[in-house]
Amino acid sequence: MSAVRFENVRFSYPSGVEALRGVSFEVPTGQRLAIVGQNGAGKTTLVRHLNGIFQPTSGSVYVADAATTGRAIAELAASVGYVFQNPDEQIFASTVIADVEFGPRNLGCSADEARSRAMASLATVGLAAEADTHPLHLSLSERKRVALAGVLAMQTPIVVLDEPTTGQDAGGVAMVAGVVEALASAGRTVIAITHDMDFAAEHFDRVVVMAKGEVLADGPPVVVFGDAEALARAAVEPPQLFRLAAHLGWPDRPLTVEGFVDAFERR
Ligand SMILES: Nc1ncnc2c1ncn2[C@@H]1O[C@H](COP(=O)(O)OP(=O)(O)OP(=O)(O)O)[C@@H](O)[C@H]1O
Repeated sequence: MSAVRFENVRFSYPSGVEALRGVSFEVPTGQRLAIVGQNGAGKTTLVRHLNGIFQPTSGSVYVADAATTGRAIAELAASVGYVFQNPDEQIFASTVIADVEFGPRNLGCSADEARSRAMASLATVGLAAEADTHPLHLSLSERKRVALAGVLAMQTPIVVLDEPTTGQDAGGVAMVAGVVEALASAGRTVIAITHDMDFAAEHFDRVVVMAKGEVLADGPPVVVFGDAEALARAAVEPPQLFRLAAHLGWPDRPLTVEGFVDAFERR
């Protein structure tokens, strides 16, 4: 079963900007997919079709094999958890715990169940001690974690993360990576937009490269990051270790520190 399917999706904003120009691909259940590309490539516009914020101008979007057209945003919310790039578009409550509980309560969980899911999610993102804090008293990177916890608490089969590592320190990036791995281990589908190619290479099964509303490359990280022509067209740089190996003239193209060390030791 596919978690998500885009079929020749086109989308124009009322201003006339054509942000998507015929996007087609399918995401199998349980896959970790990274979508990369320059600012303005259409990544956010594309994923906003998954929770019904946008409907395609033409083409179709399917979530769990059912078209999103005509489905209520509330119904899609049970399938797709969406963590916005800017947490301030998402957070609205006056305490962290109330914000994180809102999603599960809205999905029909009891107060006890919502509280326990919310506390577990806050522990996952390292904010259990801030449950009673006003979100505006937290830093931007902490508010991003609150928004992530709110979506994790909903336990949706599909999780969409829009630039989850932006603004996070090394510990924050490791936490987000751990969340991606844990979701995948639990059989959930993860779709992340990212500008961090090291993060994409290390933690995702597949990379889709977008530019000007189109998909230019699509495949496993080692294949996509080796497609120099598509990356140049999309103005995307491969991960650092990949570039270093290429500069050294190695035949290997390692994506992780461990892969780099293996390649070094084989020489
Ligand atoms: N609300 C809007 N009204 C009009 N045009 C918009 C709107 N939002 C985005 N666009 C335009 O649609 C195109 C795609 O933008 P989008 O935000 O989807 O790209 P992106 O790849 O997610 O970029 P970023 O990495 O900056 O988030 C761009 O040309 C952008 O200027």
